Amino acid sequence: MQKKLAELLAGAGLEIAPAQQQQLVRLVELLDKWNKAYNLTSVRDPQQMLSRHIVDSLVVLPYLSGQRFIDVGTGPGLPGLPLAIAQPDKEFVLLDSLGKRIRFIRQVCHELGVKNVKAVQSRVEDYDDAAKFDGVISRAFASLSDMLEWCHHLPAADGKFFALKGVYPEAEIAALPPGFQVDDVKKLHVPEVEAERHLVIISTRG
Ligand SMILES: C[S@@+](CC[C@H](N)C(=O)[O-])C[C@H]1O[C@@H](n2cnc3c(N)ncnc32)[C@H](O)[C@@H]1O
Repeated sequence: MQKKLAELLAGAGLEIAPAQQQQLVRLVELLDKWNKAYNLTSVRDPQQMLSRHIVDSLVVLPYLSGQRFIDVGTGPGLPGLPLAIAQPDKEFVLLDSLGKRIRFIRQVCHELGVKNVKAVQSRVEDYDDAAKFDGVISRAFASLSDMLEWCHHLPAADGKFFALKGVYPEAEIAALPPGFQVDDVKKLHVPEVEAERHLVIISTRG
């Protein structure tokens, strides 16, 4: 599987150290192992998990800035776990309301020796942290307006929201609540994934 991952990463223009690639493969093996018991993902084929979960999470790397991130509605740690594994010097909070998904993330961090992740079981509306975040990240979580309503208290003053979306979310962008602006929309390329992928980057209006 590591050879396949290396090919996909090269196709996406991403450079990830061999030690981190090994951890990412191990993550896929654990997703596969626990998927039936924990119902973690509808993707059943580990080879497809490499493109649709691992590389799909990592293609946002060139656009993230800052040191401290929160992945809201992370499910089994997507995109937060691949991002944390690829950037061991940055801090990640991975948050989901479902306990079994958070238990899975804690188990993965224990088995893989991932030290820069804190897994939190909470509804995001009920969660706060004294230390604010440089980036609030989500994939397949909520509409942009719901994400901003539920997470507006989490970023630092110059922090940003990074929402991973499918087709260009024109209607969601048009319905953005007041006080927020779209800084950029990046079209993403994920090798072996046909579906359109976009990253919407949002900040608070000055
Ligand atoms: C469709 S899944 C996406 C999971 C993951 N981000 C991915 O891309 O595979 C949405 C996740 O958001 C979580 N979720 C939904 N509403 C939430 C809320 N208000 N607070 C925290 N988590 C929430 C659900 O439990 C679920 O795991």
